[in-house]
Amino acid sequence: MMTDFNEQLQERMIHYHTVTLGPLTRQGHATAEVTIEKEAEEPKLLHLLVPAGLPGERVTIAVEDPPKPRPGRRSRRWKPRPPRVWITEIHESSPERVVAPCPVFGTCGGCQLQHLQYERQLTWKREMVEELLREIGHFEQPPLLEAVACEIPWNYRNQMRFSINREGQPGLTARDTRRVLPLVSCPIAHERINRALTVLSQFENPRPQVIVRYGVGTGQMLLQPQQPEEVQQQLQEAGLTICDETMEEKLGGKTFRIRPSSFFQTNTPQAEKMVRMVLDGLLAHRPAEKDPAQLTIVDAYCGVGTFALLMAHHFGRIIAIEESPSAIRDAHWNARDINNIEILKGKVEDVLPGLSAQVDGFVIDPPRAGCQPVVLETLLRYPVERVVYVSCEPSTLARDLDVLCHGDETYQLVSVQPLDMFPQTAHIECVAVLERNKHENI
Ligand SMILES: C[S@@+](CC[C@H](N)C(=O)[O-])C[C@H]1O[C@@H](n2cnc3c(N)ncnc32)[C@H](O)[C@@H]1O
Repeated sequence: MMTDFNEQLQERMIHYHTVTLGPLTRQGHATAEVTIEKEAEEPKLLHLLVPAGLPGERVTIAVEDPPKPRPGRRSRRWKPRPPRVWITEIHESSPERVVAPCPVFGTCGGCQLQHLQYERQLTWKREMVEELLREIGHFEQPPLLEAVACEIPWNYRNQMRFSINREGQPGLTARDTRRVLPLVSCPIAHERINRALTVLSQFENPRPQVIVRYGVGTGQMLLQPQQPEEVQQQLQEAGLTICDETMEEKLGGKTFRIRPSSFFQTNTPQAEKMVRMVLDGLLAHRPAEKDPAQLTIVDAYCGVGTFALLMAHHFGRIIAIEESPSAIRDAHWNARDINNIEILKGKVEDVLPGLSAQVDGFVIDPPRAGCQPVVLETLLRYPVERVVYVSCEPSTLARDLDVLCHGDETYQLVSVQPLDMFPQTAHIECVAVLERNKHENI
């Protein structure tokens, strides 16, 4: 049995192929096709994903045989993972290629696009959204705006989750594995977070991870788990202001308290623009006879109350809905001096169908999975003047817009605005504005 297993290990070889790379997938990897020929086996055509490659490039790739299950230990849950692929040589590079500044780019699972000119990252993201709106959303000519750039597309992340390896070193995990790549700096993390990471890397940290958050507008930093005395001291000596259980961040002129497990937008300068877009989306083209101070707006998936707080002085009443207990606690604290925000705890899909208030507009900012069908059904059953849909996953955005705008055509899609919250990565954020179709009466 042992001999068989050793034979299998030896069989897991690396094959080299010289190929011309195809288009980038939605995950930001280039594609390639190769034929694997083995003795006494039919030739096999493999469709591969090639990280850190660009369309049209002529490259040599290494393709590792995927692992096979150990004999006698085949689990029903075992699934072969796609073969690991990496570029070993670039023969003809794309004119859009730039030098990726990060030494672990291509291996690390964090960034996918550091090697692509930033301008091209933006057009690629717009193209992806357009494709998804056409294919999944069934919009023939989606009203898609140009992607809004991040002025400084580096060192923008105000929070990082670092994994800790067996030796206690912090880092990020290698793509498709749990292997930790120890790091003292990451080019998309805020400079203050990198300062903290440099300090942490001098100590043996407890597994499995450490979360570092930084308030760009306040200068406050929060680490979870809380650090021992000697680490805290070094962090302070590095010029960092460390908070205990909560920290604050500023956005749109307001201060938000945030606990470690509450969601908050990760790119503060882009979030400022996003808040403006949400407000404009609700206020623009409003029929003149309606005074915003008379309107009720629902902020669904409200987090710590980000949009709710910033909308509160424009509208008469805000109803905010959120399921996370820690975000709800923060939202209550953040709205403590504002008397026209009502915060409801629960899942949007449970709370919304039973809401008896007369609602005029919606802001929905769900997680990547998008909205549950019952949320969309409720929006169709009780159509409102305007919906602003903030999305961090354009495929689920396209799916949900298809439901809201097609079928009985309750809403019309006014605009979809890609906004680059996550430069150097394949993640795409969009703000979509929907208007109730004129023939729909409440
Ligand atoms: C993308 S975040 C948006 C938060 C907020 N709008 C902001 O900009 O800070 C999504 C939020 O929805 C919450 N959430 C996820 N699923 C939910 C559900 N089914 N019902 C209510 N809230 C949910 C999460 O806890 C998270 O706070």
